[in-house]
Amino acid sequence: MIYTVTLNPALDYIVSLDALTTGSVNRAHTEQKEPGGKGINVSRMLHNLGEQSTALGFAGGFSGDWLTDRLTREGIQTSFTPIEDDTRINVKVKEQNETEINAPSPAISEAAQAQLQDQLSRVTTGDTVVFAGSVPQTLPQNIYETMILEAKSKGAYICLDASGEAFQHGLKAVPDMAKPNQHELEELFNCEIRNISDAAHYAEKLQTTYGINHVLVSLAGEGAVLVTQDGALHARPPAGALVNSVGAGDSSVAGFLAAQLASASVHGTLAYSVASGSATAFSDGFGAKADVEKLAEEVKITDLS
Ligand SMILES: Nc1ncnc2c1ncn2[C@@H]1O[C@H](COP(=O)(O)OP(=O)(O)OP(=O)(O)O)[C@@H](O)[C@H]1O
Ligand SMILES: O=P(O)(O)OC[C@@]1(O)O[C@H](CO)[C@@H](O)[C@@H]1O
Repeated sequence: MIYTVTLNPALDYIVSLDALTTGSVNRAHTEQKEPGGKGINVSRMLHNLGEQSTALGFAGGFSGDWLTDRLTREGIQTSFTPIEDDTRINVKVKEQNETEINAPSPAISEAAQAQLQDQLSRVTTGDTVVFAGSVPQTLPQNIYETMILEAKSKGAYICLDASGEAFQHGLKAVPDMAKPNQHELEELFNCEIRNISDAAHYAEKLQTTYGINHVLVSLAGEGAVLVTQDGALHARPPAGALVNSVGAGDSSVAGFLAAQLASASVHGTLAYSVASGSATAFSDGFGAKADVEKLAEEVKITDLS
């Protein structure tokens, strides 16, 4: 089973406008509510790709109930730990640019934390656990490290997609796969990434510093770099019109895992991952499997080693 862990889920509230003017009343053309949070997005894209997963994390209040109900109706299995406060609402404003306002997290009690920890102690060999997104302020910032060590000790394959302090702590537990985006990698090494070769250099640094098997660095319109012990590859994405970037990175994680489950080669896994990110970037919502398969044929892979 694939488990996705979203410690800080969200109801994503997406509005579109012609232009956003600060300091005045803006009227949206459209509004949309979507289940959000990085692990939940991985589950939604896995579902599109025909893979079953169970979404874990904390959910509470009217927004938590809405989120759980929506996911269940979509056919996604959930086993959220209940909390008292409302799940946060994140606002995504789409105009010429995309502006995101991510809300702070609700409080998580020690009892709720222990309940999730207990779920993780029951994973087993052959399972995959994806830890993705921010860590609520009321939880210890090294919680990913603790949770990854627990799930790893049971033999699960671990994937980590986080940022800042939470990412740094999680890396210490040596996940099997890490998926920073360009900004997260720059933040980790306090560096500037100006091109593909810089991205490969710092991805290699991440791979060797922590001993992580697969480092996938997503680079938005520039595709992604994958570094393993065997070297570095760059995948150039297919051309297309950007419709939505929310969840594109999470879709590339889902594509990576789905390809690995299908025992694809390293090249095939990278192509499928980038195609999954691009299919979502080119769609209103998450990319469809048929689009991913078509786009994967257009991804251009270059060996950087
Ligand atoms: N403009 C684009 N054209 C083609 N593909 C894109 C574009 N933007 C994103 N993608 C695809 O999506 C993948 C992930 O993009 P990105 O690096 O923006 O992820 P991210 O920052 O983790 O996103 P998020 O946190 O919103 O999920 C890229 O590797 C690429 O495959
Ligand atoms: O605040 P975090 O946890 O870092 O990110 C949360 C979030 O921006 O990530 C997803 C896109 O990747 C959205 O669905 C969600 O709102």
